[in-house]
Amino acid sequence: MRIAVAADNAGVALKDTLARMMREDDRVAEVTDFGVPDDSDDRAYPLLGLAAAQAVAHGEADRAVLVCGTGIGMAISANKVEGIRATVAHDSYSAERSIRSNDCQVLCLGGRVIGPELAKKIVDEWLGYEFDPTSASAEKVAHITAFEQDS
Ligand SMILES: O=C[C@H](O)[C@H](O)COP(=O)(O)O
Repeated sequence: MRIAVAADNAGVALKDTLARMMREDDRVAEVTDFGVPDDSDDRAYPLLGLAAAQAVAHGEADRAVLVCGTGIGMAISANKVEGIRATVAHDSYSAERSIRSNDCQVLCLGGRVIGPELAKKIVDEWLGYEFDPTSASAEKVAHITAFEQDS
């Protein structure tokens, strides 16, 4: 799996922690870091999150992990990219269902909300989930795609 990561300066420490963890994970073939490189870079979260979400939409990455202060701004931004389904999830069950129910490709976390150990556990679990396109959830997600394509 190829993962894009991005963060603003409120999320960079957690982004780097998660990127390090994923680079050591056999399930992850590649981690592409869209920045910011450190907390002296004060670019706004959409500038980083949109680039990472576009990489997923264009097939250059399979999923993305985006971090800002709350995860909310990253999720709003990523969801503006056609074809992207992004969520904030700070608990195990929501992270699981974001894949299994919603086929989300983008997980957003808040560096000011969640501690690194819980975030690592959630991302580790999240990497293990796959969406089943033959499941009953697929036709529900298809309504979102159809709306997007008709709009
Ligand atoms: O959702 C936005 C993020 O939490 C961001 O890191 C902080 O945004 P703010 O500086 O506008 O509060």
